[in-house]
Amino acid sequence: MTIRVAIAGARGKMGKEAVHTVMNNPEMELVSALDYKEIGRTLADTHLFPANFTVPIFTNLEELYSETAPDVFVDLTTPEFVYEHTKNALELNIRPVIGTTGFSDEQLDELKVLSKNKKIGCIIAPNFALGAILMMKFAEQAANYLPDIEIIEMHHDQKKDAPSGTALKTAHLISQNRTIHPQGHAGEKEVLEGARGANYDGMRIHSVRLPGLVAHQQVLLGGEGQLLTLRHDSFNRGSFMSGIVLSIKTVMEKEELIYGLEHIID
Ligand SMILES: NC(=O)C1=CN([C@@H]2O[C@H](COP(=O)(O)OP(=O)(O)OC[C@H]3O[C@@H](n4cnc5c(N)ncnc54)[C@H](OP(=O)(O)O)[C@@H]3O)[C@@H](O)[C@H]2O)C=CC1
Ligand SMILES: O=C(O)C1=N[C@H](C(=O)O)C[C@H](O)C1
Repeated sequence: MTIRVAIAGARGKMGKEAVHTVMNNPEMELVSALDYKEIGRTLADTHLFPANFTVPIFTNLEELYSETAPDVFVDLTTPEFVYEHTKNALELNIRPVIGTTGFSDEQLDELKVLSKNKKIGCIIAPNFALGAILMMKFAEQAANYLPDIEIIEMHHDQKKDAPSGTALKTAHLISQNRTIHPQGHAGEKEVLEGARGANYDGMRIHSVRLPGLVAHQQVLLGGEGQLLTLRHDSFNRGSFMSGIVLSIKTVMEKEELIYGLEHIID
């Protein structure tokens, strides 16, 4: 069976790459795109894609659904819109595959309930790159032995959310086994606000934004006289595409929300 896919955010850095990935996959058909601006009737009209990319663009998800009936809705947009998109897709019985970051814990909990009640699969993946998933899993394991941890995430300067979804997910995974405790000197004082980074159960998260970067993260785990550094680099957005393909195929078989690709890779 061919999987019918719709993409939101097709004009963006990730979206453009995902459009080509789905178009080139023989097991999938890109049936529509969702935008919030009137940018043309089809992807070809935007001049960002070849003339034969006659995939229709909609600005309304219900209309997109009634005219193109996608099985899967891929979202690569922005933190402002992604919760609404995911909720609306589930309500229309379209399976969401979400790469957009910036969900609150409350939003994730609500979507988990909705997905379960509707028995509609949903995958929310803060990072689609296999190497990044491994970095997070190794960090979770290493934290059992070295629980003093600082995360440094480094991204391009067009990124809207901080800290990154990957850094938050890493901290969340680690926190499941790490006893909450403050790090650094008990009497430390920030001379410049923010110098010690964000505080997640005592772990510190530092967000670097610079032109030239794509997506990079280091997890530093300190112990007496030693430091373990786990690092992952995405040098281009092709690094995320195999995770998107895996998620589109896997979400077809699920009936609940899965948060993180670590739950679906063997
Ligand atoms: N999970 C993962 O592995 C990865 C996740 N990401 C995440 O994916 C998201 C997109 O990243 P990236 O491609 O770099 O960002 P871009 O800003 O390049 O792309 C986002 C696109 O979405 C469009 N857009 C905004 N709002 C809507 C909407 N309501 N409906 C449809 N389209 C909309 C934007 O249009 P306009 O600019 O005109 O507003 C833009 O073209 C981010 O949240 C990022 O963190 C990124 C890389 C990997
Ligand atoms: O905005 C990005 O670029 C990325 N966002 C995701 C995140 O917030 O972790 C995934 C990856 O790091 C790239």
